[in-house]
Amino acid sequence: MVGNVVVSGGNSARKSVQEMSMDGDEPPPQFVVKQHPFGSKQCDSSSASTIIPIIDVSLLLSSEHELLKLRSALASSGCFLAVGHGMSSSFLEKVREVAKQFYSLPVEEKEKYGRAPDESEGYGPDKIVSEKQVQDWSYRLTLRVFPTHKRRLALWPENPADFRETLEEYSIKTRAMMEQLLRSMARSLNVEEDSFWKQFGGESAMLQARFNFYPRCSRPDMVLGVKPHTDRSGITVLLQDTQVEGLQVLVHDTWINVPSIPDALVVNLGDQMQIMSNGIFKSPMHRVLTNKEKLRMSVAVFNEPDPEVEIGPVEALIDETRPRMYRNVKNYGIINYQCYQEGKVALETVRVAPN
Ligand SMILES: O=C(O)CCC(=O)C(=O)O
Ligand SMILES: [Fe+2]
Repeated sequence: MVGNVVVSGGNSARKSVQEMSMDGDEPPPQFVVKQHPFGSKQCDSSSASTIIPIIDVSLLLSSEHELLKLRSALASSGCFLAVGHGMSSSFLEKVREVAKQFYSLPVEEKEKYGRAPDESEGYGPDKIVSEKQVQDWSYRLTLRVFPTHKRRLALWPENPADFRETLEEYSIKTRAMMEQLLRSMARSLNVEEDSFWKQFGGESAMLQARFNFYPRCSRPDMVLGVKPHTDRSGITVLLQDTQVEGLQVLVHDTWINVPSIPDALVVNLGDQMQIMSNGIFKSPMHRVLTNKEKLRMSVAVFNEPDPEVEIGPVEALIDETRPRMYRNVKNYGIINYQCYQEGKVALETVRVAPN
């Protein structure tokens, strides 16, 4: 079966998250979040809109004000809500719809696309890589979309029938928005416009889509949908559920709710952009809460350079007042994932020790 293998109370009852969710079970100990080192205060929703601003992507070329807003959001919370991205409400709804239809399929049908134990692509719960790993109350369908020759089409659902073409179209549009954002981010820091875009390899960058499903959970006070982490990507673009919120970002030791605004896409900066911007832009720690009443879903798209390509801080962003903060690094994704599962901060492992 696809679900996590759970041995509860010393007997051999094995249940997946989906089964436990349907039966309303008390989550077993390996799902329970212990006292966490990150974040001690809960959010105050009234301040969320100033901390996580709405940015109109279509204005970034023409409006200095919008560009400054972008720079300031990325240098503080590392997160904003993007509008003016050119994707229609009905198209975004279609993306949500194919995701929901896939998740509603019988377990045996979804298992056809199941993630193999040593792989990262496919459907299922997260890979267990550490004994310390606290398990998440979620399933993910992870698929690499670009470069096209690295697609593993056997893992791309054929049901619903328009899943594949919808994912393809959504990825092309999201990649175009990412390019616009990377160029704007460079302009906002007064460096060459393609400084970031080029490091990702331009059109040959990797793009990965992840459909996240969070079944209902009887103990939202003790269990997370995704535990605190920073993304390994350069940029993450997230299509949220319109009905159920749950994403929180950590800003100054306080967890802030990211609101779900119709047609707005959440943009989270990832670790590789924090590295390339020499620490000017922040990759926010974030987490997902569970919900007692409702299933939640989201679709995240991540960009990354080819793992063999070395990335590092843009030279023009290094000087005496801001010395190099990170060493150059290849295959950062693996470092990030291992640290995440062990509850460590991945960026610390590539930080240059101050003189
Ligand atoms: O579901 C969400 O809102 C966020 C998911 C997330 O952080 C991730 O997939 O990296
Ligand atoms: Fe994330």
